[in-house]
Amino acid sequence: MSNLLELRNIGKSYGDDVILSNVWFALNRGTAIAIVGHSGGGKTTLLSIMGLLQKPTSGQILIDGQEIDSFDSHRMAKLRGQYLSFVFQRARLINSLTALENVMAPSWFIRNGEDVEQQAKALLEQFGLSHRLHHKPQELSLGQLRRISLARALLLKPSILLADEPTNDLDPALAEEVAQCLLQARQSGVGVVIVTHDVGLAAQADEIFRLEAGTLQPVANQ
Ligand SMILES: Nc1ncnc2c1ncn2[C@@H]1O[C@H](COP(=O)(O)OP(=O)(O)OP(=O)(O)O)[C@@H](O)[C@H]1O
Repeated sequence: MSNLLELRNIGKSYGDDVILSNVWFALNRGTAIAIVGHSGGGKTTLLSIMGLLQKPTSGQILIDGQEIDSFDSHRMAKLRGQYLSFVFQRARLINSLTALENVMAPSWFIRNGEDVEQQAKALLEQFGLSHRLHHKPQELSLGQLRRISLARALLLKPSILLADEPTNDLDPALAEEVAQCLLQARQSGVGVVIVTHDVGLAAQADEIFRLEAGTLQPVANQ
């Protein structure tokens, strides 16, 4: 079986500024990989390349064995919708919608005919938010917003979940709650990539890599 996501010798430069070079990476089903590294080292850039939001300067990206070099923007968008989901640092929820509506919104159109509402409720319950279904974003805590954004991403049933600093700005107890929700996704075969400064979260991943001088180096997980 092919890897869910594979990067082969990826390079990325902005003008003369080399951000990534010789990056090799493979993500399998049901595993979580953490990427750590100093601020400004290129972690978000790497995540956006994995998420097909940005093109590398050189190298190849394979999604489920499909090399995407020759894909036009339409095919790329289709592939992104089919395989990928994102959790950003800022939850980016719609203020006029409730928690439940926010979780359902992107899936409503894509997962036509399925019982999206029941599944959204089940996810929110799993994440300890069944008492907040009808609250608006401004009535919710940062940790709750982060979990709602995670539920929204998972309702799309991605094969690959990309999370950028999912526990940033959360106190340790909330960070742990979000980490548990995120890592649970492995049980249904999702491959998870987490960019983080949170040592506790990284330690719970199956593998850890450090992005240093533009390349990924494996880190021994204690
Ligand atoms: N569109 C862009 N044009 C030019 N330079 C950019 C662009 N996007 C990012 N950079 C530069 O690339 C480098 C890596 O940025 P990136 O956001 O990927 O780092 P990071 O490791 O995620 O940092 P942090 O941990 O602080 O979020 C930085 O020096 C940044 O200024």
